Amino acid sequence: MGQTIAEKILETHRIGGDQQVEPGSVVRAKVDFVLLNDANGPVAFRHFANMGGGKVAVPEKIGLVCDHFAPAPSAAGARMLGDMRRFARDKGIELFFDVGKGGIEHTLIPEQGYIGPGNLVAGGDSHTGTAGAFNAFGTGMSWAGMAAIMMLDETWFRVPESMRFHLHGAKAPYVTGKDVILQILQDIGVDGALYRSMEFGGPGIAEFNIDERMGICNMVVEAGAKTGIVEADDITRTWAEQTCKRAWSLVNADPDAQYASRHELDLSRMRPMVAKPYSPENVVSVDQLSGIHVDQVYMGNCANGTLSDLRQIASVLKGRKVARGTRAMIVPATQKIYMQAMAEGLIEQFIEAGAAVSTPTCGACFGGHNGALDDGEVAFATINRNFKGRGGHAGAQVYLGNSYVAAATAVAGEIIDPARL
Ligand SMILES: CC(C)[C@H](C(=O)O)[C@@H](O)C(=O)O
Ligand code: SF4
Repeated sequence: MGQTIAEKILETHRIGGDQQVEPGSVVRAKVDFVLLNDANGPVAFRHFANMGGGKVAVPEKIGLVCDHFAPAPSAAGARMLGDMRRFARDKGIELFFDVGKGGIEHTLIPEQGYIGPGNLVAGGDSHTGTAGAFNAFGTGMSWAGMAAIMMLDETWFRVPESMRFHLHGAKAPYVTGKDVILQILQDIGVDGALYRSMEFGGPGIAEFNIDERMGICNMVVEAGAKTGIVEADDITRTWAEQTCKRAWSLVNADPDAQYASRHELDLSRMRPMVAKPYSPENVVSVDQLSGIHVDQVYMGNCANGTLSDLRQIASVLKGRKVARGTRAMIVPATQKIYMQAMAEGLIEQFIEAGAAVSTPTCGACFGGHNGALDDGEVAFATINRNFKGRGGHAGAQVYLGNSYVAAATAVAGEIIDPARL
């Protein structure tokens, strides 16, 4: 019987067994990459010690990224970064990215060539599914589970059912990958893909570059998905040939693969979408919002701090100013992207427009630092969650949307369709 992308990737990584991998079966597997950050790493390290400690099985597979409390916003945050440094040093982990030496993990690790098509990636972070943009199976796991992988160099998966999202049509102006996943969240809700693999394919995929595919896969977990994977095409192949430092192989579903459900998205009929407080499923078209003053616009996170996002922001901000009464934060996802943006004159343009440009960090995305919100404030952000309290004070509200709408909102001081600026 035909297999989906997720089934194929789990089968190629399975340990033992000779039956074809099917949804619902449990397989032992070796992963290609183990990803931890300074929020989940310190807890995973304690689990590792409680399991007996000692050497990690395969140091080369482990990536440790300082991105949540980086740069350290407090003594407590400094301790977590210190835990990362000590574990990297003690266990001989070379792929350790400290403050100023990397960026946000889900953009950084693929950018550095350590995640590629056909890979199986386990991360302590819930947004590890972003790896699906690169035709990889990435998933967030428990932090004890991460410790066990570091100890044993294996883990287990219950093979998820797959859902197929067929994209077609030419994308309308100001529509991005973010709008695809927000449209799907409006359609299926935050529990619409529980423990499933969301597989994205069809001719419409070619409308999105690798950066924008990250925006799609970054939020599959907001629908409850185990993972999300974009089918491989020439864009995937070119990216992998130019970027990957480790083994990769393009993986696509069989024509007779079985899906729990199939969904169609006509990109030509789509509009920029916005998730209203307090849920990523509370989605409307940007046209349905007017007169909502915004105190802070936050542009950047692990999937929307890419060079494509910064160019989208610049295309709207060019020659304009951030509105009085509104603040704008722009956070390139990695140092490499920051440098590229500088070379293109985008950073200077952002500062001239009145935006604060930050060193790469998770920062205010999880309400930690670098732009947390006060009681009663309203924010528009290109992040992925807007639960109560997400951005800082529990009395603040966060709207989610794409980089074009964010930049237009910064200029207008209220949520607005970029076409109406
Ligand atoms: C802090 C961390 C546990 C969390 C996650 O894993 O999702 C964070 O990255 C987030 O985006 O909320
Ligand atoms: S940028 Fe935001 S969503 Fe991404 S890993 Fe950091 S806190 Fe989580």
